Amino acid sequence: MLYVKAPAKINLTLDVLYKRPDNYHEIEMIMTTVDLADRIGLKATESGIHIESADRFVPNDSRNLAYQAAQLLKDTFNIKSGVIISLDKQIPVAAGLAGGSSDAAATLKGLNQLWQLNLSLDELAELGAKIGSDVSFCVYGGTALAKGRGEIIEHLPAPPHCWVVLAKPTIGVSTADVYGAFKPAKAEHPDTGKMIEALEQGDYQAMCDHLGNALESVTLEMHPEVAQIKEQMKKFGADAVLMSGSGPTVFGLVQQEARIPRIYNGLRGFCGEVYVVRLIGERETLA
Ligand SMILES: C[C@](O)(CO)[C@H](O)COP(=O)(O)OP(=O)(O)OC[C@H]1O[C@@H](n2ccc(N)nc2=O)[C@H](O)[C@@H]1O
Ligand SMILES: Nc1ncnc2c1ncn2[C@@H]1O[C@H](COP(=O)(O)OP(=O)(O)OP(=O)(O)O)[C@@H](O)[C@H]1O
Repeated sequence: MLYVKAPAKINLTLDVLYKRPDNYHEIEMIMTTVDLADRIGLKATESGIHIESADRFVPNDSRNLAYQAAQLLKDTFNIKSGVIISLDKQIPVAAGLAGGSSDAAATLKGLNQLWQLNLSLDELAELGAKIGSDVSFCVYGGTALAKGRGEIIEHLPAPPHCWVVLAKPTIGVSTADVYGAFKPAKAEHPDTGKMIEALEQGDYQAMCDHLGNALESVTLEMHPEVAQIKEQMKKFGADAVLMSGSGPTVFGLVQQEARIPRIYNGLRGFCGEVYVVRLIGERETLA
């Protein structure tokens, strides 16, 4: 059995520029990986693709993005052998943390090794874009500016070290619904350039000051509990707070470890799933 780690991401920024003729939105966003990860087990078989997962919210058929990753490699490289993919899910599902996309990216990297395809990370990222907009970023991990519909990646320096508190209310959010309800006239645009500067200078305070997500107000309007979690996290002492991706997970950045218990305990009484993790921010190598 070959094991590959599939880390979650958070969005430090997410800007929506306009809707494209192909119905996707042109975006500009800065993502970074955190050390909350699924563990993907890959076992070679004679034929077929089988998904195993104990999580009842995770599809075990071709709707699973890890399944789609294996199918794409089989079709593209005419591979006859099969694979059993075991998904040990630690990343909450439909949370805005790219769980499914990261599983797909880890499957691409793992099968590259298992099936001896010798593809580069760039080639795997290009294939990943066919599965979903976030998969290319997840192939590299680390910290990056993503453009286009999310698949054009420019690497950035890792953010300054800090803790990240993740809080996910017990609702799932559909990314397509959130983009569908996005109103350009109402949008608040983050300053992507200032965030890049903050990362280049390793300036924690500037990173906190320039967090921003143009989809946040859309999800907040659909789910007022997300706004409440944001308020609570600020009140309990996080340095800066933002919704990740299309939500509903809210993350708080915290530099002083001593502040964590108050934030964690305060949110636990209020919100289903709370995690305390670190930013990874450094790029992955091949599996
Ligand atoms: C919200 C984010 O997670 C931020 O990282 C991504 O932008 C979404 O990435 P994803 O889940 O991999 O998205 P996909 O599976 O490619 O697309 C799901 C749906 O979201 C909408 N979508 C997605 C990406 C994009 N740039 N514009 C869009 O309008 C489309 O309706 C699409 O059908
Ligand atoms: N490997 C997978 N893990 C979790 N969900 C998956 C997987 N493959 C497909 N899905 C489906 O995708 C939906 C979205 O789940 P996912 O956890 O990827 O969302 P997300 O974190 O919001 O992703 P993103 O941030 O990329 O939009 C789920 O409701 C589930 O039906």
